[in-house]
Amino acid sequence: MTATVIDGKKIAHALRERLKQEVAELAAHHVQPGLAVILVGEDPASHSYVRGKEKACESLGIYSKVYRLPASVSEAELLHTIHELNESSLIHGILVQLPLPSHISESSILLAISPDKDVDGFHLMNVGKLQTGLPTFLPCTPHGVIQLLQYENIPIEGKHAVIVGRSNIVGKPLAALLLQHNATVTICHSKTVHLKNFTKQADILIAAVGKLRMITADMVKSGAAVIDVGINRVNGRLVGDVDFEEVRHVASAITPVPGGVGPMTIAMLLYNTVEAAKRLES
Ligand SMILES: NC(=O)C1=CN([C@@H]2O[C@H](COP(=O)(O)OP(=O)(O)OC[C@H]3O[C@@H](n4cnc5c(N)ncnc54)[C@H](OP(=O)(O)O)[C@@H]3O)[C@@H](O)[C@H]2O)C=CC1
Ligand SMILES: Nc1nc(=O)c2c([nH]1)NC[C@@H]1CN(c3ccc(C(=O)N[C@@H](CCC(=O)O)C(=O)O)cc3)C=[N+]21
Ligand SMILES: [Mg+2]
Repeated sequence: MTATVIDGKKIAHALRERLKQEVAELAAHHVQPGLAVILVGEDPASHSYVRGKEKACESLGIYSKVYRLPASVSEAELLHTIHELNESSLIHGILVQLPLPSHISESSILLAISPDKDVDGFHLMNVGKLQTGLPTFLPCTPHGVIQLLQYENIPIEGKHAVIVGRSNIVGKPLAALLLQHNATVTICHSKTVHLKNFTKQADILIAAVGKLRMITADMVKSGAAVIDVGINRVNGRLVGDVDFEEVRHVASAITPVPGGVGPMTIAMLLYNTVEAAKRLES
């Protein structure tokens, strides 16, 4: 078997074209969606992601403003910036790039963002809504994964989805979304004993760990759909968590890195920003 390679870049582009029309319709009503991104510290990968987000906003006609703050910024200063953005009429979405330096409490920062502007879906109120099945901003990467599966007509209902990774930004919210779509969900993590026993059972296997080639062909059931969220840098090149060249001969569908989940994450951020503007301006 040779897997279909899922073209996340193409699917993200199609979503962005739809959003572009929505932004134009909002402009006719004198509304321009606005996104604020707060980036603390000098991590080159974070700076590169944030540039991607800025460029994406620009191409759609979304206003964006990036706050680049030094790693030494105090929690109080960061909270002050967030409070100003909560009040700003130009800004509908606020994203604080994670991780934050260790002297800043991530949960205090995320709690300070107005839930109505929380386009990452990380505020506790929105996390609770997601778990409860109430409408809310869906976290971008998990939502992007669901969109990829749906676009490729990969069934979710009744299927066994196995997620490797249990972070608050990917693994856990993705489990909640897959459950909402009636998958049977298993979550694995670093203390899982004999990981392969679990991954081998997956109809849909999602890797969200951050470890190069940790999913090998022997861990994948023949015909599974394999979604690679991982981003690893090797000599300046990006590679995922899945051994792509091996696993593509076992899976029925597979996402590449780059060009898989990453572009979808950005598309869903734009989607949430447009949604926020529609809700706040209506
Ligand atoms: N494409 C995209 O849009 C995005 C990509 N990413 C990428 O996805 C990856 C995961 O990100 P994130 O969730 O933030 O990462 P975290 O580091 O927060 O979480 C990693 C998870 O992997 C688990 N883990 C670590 N080692 C193993 C192992 N040997 N076996 C099984 N599980 C293991 C950890 O377990 P434990 O909980 O026990 O420590 C943890 O739950 C990273 O490469 C990141 O760069 C992230 C966000 C968006
Ligand atoms: N508050 C917060 N929200 C996030 O959504 C968030 C975050 N913090 N911290 C870091 C992770 C990581 N992340 C990515 C987004 C896009 C790509 C992406 O566009 N990747 C491209 C390649 C981009 C490149 O070439 O650098 C691809 O996979 O094709 C990757 C990773 C969002 N994250
Ligand atoms: Mg990708």
